[in-house]
Amino acid sequence: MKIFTVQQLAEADKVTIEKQGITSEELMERAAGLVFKEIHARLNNESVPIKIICGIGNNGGDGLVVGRLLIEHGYYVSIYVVNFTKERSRDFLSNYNKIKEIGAPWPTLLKGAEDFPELHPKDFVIDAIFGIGLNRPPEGWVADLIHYINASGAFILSIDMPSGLFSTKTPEPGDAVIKANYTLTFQAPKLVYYLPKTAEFVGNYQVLNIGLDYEYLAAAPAEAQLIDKEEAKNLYIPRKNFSHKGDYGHSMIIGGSYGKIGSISLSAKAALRTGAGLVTIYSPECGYEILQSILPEAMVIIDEGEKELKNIQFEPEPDVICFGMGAGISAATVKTFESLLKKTKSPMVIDADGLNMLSNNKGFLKLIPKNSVLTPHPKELERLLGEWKDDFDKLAKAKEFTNKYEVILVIKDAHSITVSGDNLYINNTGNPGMATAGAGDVLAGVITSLISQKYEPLIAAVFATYLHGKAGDIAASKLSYQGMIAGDIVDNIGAAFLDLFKNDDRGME
Ligand SMILES: NC(=O)C1=CN([C@@H]2O[C@H](COP(=O)(O)OP(=O)(O)OC[C@H]3O[C@@H](n4cnc5c(N)ncnc54)[C@H](O)[C@@H]3O)[C@@H](O)[C@H]2O)[C@@H](O)CC1
Ligand SMILES: Nc1ncnc2c1ncn2[C@@H]1O[C@H](COP(=O)(O)OP(=O)(O)O)[C@@H](O)[C@H]1O
Ligand SMILES: [K+]
Repeated sequence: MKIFTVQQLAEADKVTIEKQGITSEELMERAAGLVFKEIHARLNNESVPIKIICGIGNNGGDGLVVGRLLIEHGYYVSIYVVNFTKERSRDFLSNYNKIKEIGAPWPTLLKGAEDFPELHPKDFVIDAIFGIGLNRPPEGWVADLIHYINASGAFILSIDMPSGLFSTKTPEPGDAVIKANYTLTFQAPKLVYYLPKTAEFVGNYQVLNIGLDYEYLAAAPAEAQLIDKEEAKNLYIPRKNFSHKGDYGHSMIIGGSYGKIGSISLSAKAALRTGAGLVTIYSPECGYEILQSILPEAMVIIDEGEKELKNIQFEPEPDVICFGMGAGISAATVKTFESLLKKTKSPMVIDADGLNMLSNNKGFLKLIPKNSVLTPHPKELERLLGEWKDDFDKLAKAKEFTNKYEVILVIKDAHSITVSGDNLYINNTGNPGMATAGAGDVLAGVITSLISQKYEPLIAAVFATYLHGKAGDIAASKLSYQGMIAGDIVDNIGAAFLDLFKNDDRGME
């Protein structure tokens, strides 16, 4: 699903009104009507007190429409207008008058802290103060009102955006931003729904398709792509009946050190479970017996170093090399990594200590084969890019980095983001159970395996991140967030593939 900028959405709004021959008021009625429908379906005529807090722009207009429809359906509704200025939007005003027309009590005007409504934990608050038109941080008593609503303990449903949340900026601590339990948003999710410092304000969310002009949206370049099952399914390459292991490539997993051999076994097992034809693990000598015993499907080559990698040498050349898990950063390992970078021509996957070595030796960056995939978690990313001001600055720096070194970055997080040049792919699978040792090693193995099966490195990164998260979701559904470990993610990669085609006649062929 495409994620658009606020400017693009405003433009889509205009185009829609023109092409569909409707008024902006009719579009508001359509959009807010869908919000009403969702609320009505959930509340099912329950007699919960509903308090709608409206601003004076179109977000407030949406709040008024929802209020009118709820009143008409017999709900117990109080409407408040945050009356911080006289400059009300046209569609706000016409819907303000319509409240009078249905004979409902006139909305209460709030002019300062003394007017704040009583709010109780059992109330259902609809936040329609600011939407995507926010142009400065809320101040004074309006900011106080937002803090007051947050502190009430009421269930908060935000329309379009939690009020006070910008679409291109992360809030500073203490800023006035509604902390929604649920957000109903129009047409497309916003980038801030997926970033670590902003997602917490959004709560759970749902996208309502308000029928904005399809042609405009299809042609508009996306700010980012959200990767869900539909998108992931399109990336899948079917396996041919008359194929053999040679068709699915040879993955080589290089890493490990004394006490950290488990990491490479996880990556290798993940590569096998993702369908690589052949997997070789290249390990320090101390890993030999362990690896041969726990993973009979993999071949093992040992380094001359007993406890760490010292002189990486192998034959024949694999299709793709994954480097770094558990490797440590001793001087000898750094040196042999440098020679590996110099002699490798095809795209690599670089994770964990491989990334730390790149950060400690910035001169190595230009040696990375083009189109390689780097998979940092937030700390590794910071070592690689330097500090960032906020999530937006982080993404800007990541884009610059991938442009400069012609590589692909997978920024691992709750919603991992694959960055390639100016393109962002936001993953929508995964869960907090994956915050467990070795989960990242598994991802590195899945990406490597897909590259060995001739997926383009960018596609491999995006698809692997989806499958990895989905495998984690399936594992969590059986074992709980707490009970799952990285090996369970590996064990459910197959189920993640099968899930792609559930409820779909096409099947895996
Ligand atoms: N774009 C779309 O697809 C649609 C948008 N609609 C609604 O329209 C909203 C956007 O409406 P608007 O552009 O009128 O903007 P909002 O209603 O989000 O805007 C805020 C209004 O308050 C002012 N303002 C902004 N920040 C302020 C601050 N910190 N303190 C005081 N005043 C501030 C602005 O000048 C503007 O007048 C959307 O979020 C959505 O709810 C829907 O009605 C219909 C479809
Ligand atoms: N809260 C979460 N929600 C979704 N995915 C998560 C969450 N926490 C971690 N993950 C995923 O788990 C993996 C953890 O990787 P990493 O931190 O490198 O672990 P390790 O170094 O132990 O292997 C990443 O792919 C990350 O996206
Ligand atoms: K809002």
